[in-house]
Amino acid sequence: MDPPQGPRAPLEFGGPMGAAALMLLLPATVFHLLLAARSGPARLLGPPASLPGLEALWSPRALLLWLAWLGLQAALYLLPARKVAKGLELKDKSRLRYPINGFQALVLTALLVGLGMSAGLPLGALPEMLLPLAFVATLTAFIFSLFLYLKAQVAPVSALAPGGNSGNPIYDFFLGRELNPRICSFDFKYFCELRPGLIGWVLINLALLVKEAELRGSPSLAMWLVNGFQLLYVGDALWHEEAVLTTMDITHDGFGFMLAFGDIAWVPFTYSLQAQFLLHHPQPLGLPMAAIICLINAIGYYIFRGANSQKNTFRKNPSDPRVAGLETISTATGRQLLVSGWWGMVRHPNYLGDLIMALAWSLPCGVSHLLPYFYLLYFTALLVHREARDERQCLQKYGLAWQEYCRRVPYRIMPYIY
Ligand SMILES: NC(=O)C1=CN([C@@H]2O[C@H](COP(=O)(O)OP(=O)(O)OC[C@H]3O[C@@H](n4cnc5c(N)ncnc54)[C@H](OP(=O)(O)O)[C@@H]3O)[C@@H](O)[C@H]2O)C=CC1
Ligand SMILES: CC(C)=CCC[C@@H](C)[C@H]1CC=C2C3=C(CC[C@@]21C)[C@@]1(C)CC[C@H](O)C(C)(C)[C@@H]1CC3
Repeated sequence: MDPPQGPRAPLEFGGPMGAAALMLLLPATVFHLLLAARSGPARLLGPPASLPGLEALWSPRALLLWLAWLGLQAALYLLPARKVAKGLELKDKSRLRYPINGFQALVLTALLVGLGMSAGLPLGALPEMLLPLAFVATLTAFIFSLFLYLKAQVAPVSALAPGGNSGNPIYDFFLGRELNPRICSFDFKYFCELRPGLIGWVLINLALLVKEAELRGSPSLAMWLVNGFQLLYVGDALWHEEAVLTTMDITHDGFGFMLAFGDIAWVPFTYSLQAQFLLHHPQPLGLPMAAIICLINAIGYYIFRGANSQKNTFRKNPSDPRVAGLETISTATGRQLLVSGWWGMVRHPNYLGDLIMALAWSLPCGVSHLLPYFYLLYFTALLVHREARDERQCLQKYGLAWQEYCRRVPYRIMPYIY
């Protein structure tokens, strides 16, 4: 049985009131974190030392820089791709085509930045512009979401997402009405999910590293680790770009404020929090501790990549020799569920690996402050909520087979704990 859709779909995130609250709370959190990271006490909880005036938020230079960044990433997206992948089948039985050139965009961006720096581009000045840049990114997210909302008014019903079409404008604006909004072959959601925000995140990290070198002679070991770990994560996402086509965001969620703001403002400005913190609050880190942190990151990455690759390989071709020997449960849809390997350990092994990496990203910042652990706390909440959403959808999709899977693999994310 198909789950209820459109106005009958159950409301998520606390309905319109929850959506309205989140649209205020999420941008406020970005600014709070940016201010807290540069303040002396660096408190996660409690008011910031001082509130910035409009002159600290609004800068035409930041606007120009931001638009140039979006333009550059859009141009790189449009370059010829080594491969064009097909997405999952849509309601109208069609399959959209997506360019696989995200890693190429990362490398070309790195080359351009490297060239720019050797020609005198002051990358170390970027950290000073984070506040106005976050402000224009937030404004862009609101304006862009309005455009997406209006665009959905003229989209065919088959192009709408299962949620996000409740009829309540605030809720629908937040969740997103259209599943895959496009102009010609330019797919806005796919572009935003992996390019300006994710690549922007590692560029901000690099700028913080450069600034630290300018201030203190050389970057600290802690700053190197945070930059290295997060570059690995972003590089991995772009290298395995095709895998994003089967995530919930692409296949299920509409494109509205939540994802637009998340992709272009939340990710670059809050995911770089550890590096921001380290610039203003240098932390000593010895080699033995650094080695232990590297090991934790490596374990997390091994689980994250192993689990995601195993599922992607299996979904693409269940008879692939790498997954053909795994135990499965058959479902009424004709699809199978893995019940051994990574997916026999817990029901979301990829989340477990991601959370272990999140811990490794905060540890270089020491244990004197809670602020650099914000990502770990937020991410735990996000994944627990996401896991519950996914379980609901899987129960609707697979019914008894899903219940059997839950019986055989009782833990959700953490073996013997959760
Ligand atoms: N850094 C960040 O901010 C974020 C990172 N992530 C990461 O993104 C990645 C993707 O996450 P997400 O899209 O949430 O979910 P998953 O990649 O875990 O996909 C869930 C889907 O996998 C399929 N599935 C579930 N169990 C099985 C099984 N036993 N065998 C085969 N297929 C199964 C089901 O879809 P179907 O059966 O239809 O194939 C289910 O809907 C994760 O690694 C996550 O950690 C996610 C959110 C934010
Ligand atoms: C609080 C808030 C604004 C929520 C929006 C959530 C988004 C920030 C995240 C939803 C799913 C995401 C994914 C990634 C980044 C964060 C968002 C956009 C991701 C691109 C990170 C890199 C991974 O390897 C990934 C490709 C698997 C991942 C996909 C999901």
